[in-house]
Amino acid sequence: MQAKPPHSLPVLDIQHATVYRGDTCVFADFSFLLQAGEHAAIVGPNGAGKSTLLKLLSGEVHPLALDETRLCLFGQERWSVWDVRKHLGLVSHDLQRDYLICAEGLQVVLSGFYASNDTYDHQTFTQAQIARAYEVMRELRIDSLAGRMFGHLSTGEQRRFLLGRALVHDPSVLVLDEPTSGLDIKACFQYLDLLRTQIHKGKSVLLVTHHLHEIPPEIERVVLIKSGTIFADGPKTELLTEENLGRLFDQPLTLIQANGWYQALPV
Ligand SMILES: Nc1ncnc2c1ncn2[C@@H]1O[C@H](COP(=O)(O)OP(=O)(O)OP(=O)(O)O)[C@@H](O)[C@H]1O
Repeated sequence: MQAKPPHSLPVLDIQHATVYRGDTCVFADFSFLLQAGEHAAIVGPNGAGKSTLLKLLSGEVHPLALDETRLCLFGQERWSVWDVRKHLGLVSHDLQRDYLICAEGLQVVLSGFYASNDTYDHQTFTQAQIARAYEVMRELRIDSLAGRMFGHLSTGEQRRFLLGRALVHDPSVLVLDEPTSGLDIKACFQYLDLLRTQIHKGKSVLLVTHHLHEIPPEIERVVLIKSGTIFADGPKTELLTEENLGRLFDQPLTLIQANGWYQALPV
C-alpha cells in the first residue's frame, strides 16, 4: 500500500488524552482533530489549558500512556523533533522571552533550522538556507532589519522575526499562541495581514488565543475550551455568540462583528 503524503493526513489527532502539569490535571479525556488544510482558533480564558495544548504539540509535555490515548501528528504516533520542526511552525511567547537579546535578526530566522534560541559556532548554514532566510524576511518586510539586534527591535518587529523563524522551513501548518498580544493597532493589523497572506498561500493555521480580534476571517472553526474541556467546537458564525462567550469567560459582554472580524466589549 502506498503511504499517504503528509499533506493529506490529519495534521493533528488527539484522542482521549489525560495531561498533568505538576499536580494539576489540565486535560482529562481530551480529544481534538485538525484536518489537513483546515484552520481553527482555540479560544479560552486564562488557565483553560491553551499553552498546555501547545506544549503537547511541541513535545514539552506528554499525555499519560493510557490504552485509549492517541496523539498523532500527520498520521504518525511517533515523530522526531525534526519532523515537528519541519511540518509545524510554532510561534509562542516563550520564544520572545527566551531569545538572546544580542542575536541579530538574521540569526533569529536562521535559528529556526535548529529550533534553537540563537545561532552558535557549531551550527552551519548552507547558502540555500541563508537565501531562504532572506526570502522569508523579505516576505515579512523585515529584511532591512536583518543586522539589528533582537533586543533593539520593537515588539512588533520581534514578532515578525519569530514568525520568520517558524516559516523558514516552509511548514504546512502554523501554530500561533496569542500572536498579537502586546502589539499596538498598526503592528497588530500588519501582523494579521501577514498571517492572512500565509493562509492564502495554503498554510493551515491553528491559533490559540483569548483575544477575539486576532482571529482572521479565514479561520472559520472555533473551539471553545474552559478548564481543559471543549464545550463547543464548530463554525465561528454559530459559536461566537454573546451567550457562549459570556459563559466561556464568566463575564457578560457585548459582541461586535464587522467584515468577518469579532471583538468583545463590556456590556
Ligand atoms: N508547570 C505547572 N505546574 C502545575 N500546574 C500548571 C503548570 N503549568 C500550568 N499549570 C496549570 O495548568 C492549567 C492550564 O494552564 P495553561 O497555561 O495551559 O492555561 P492557558 O489557557 O494557556 O492560560 P493563559 O491564557 O493564562 O496562558 C492552569 O490551571 C495552570 O495553573
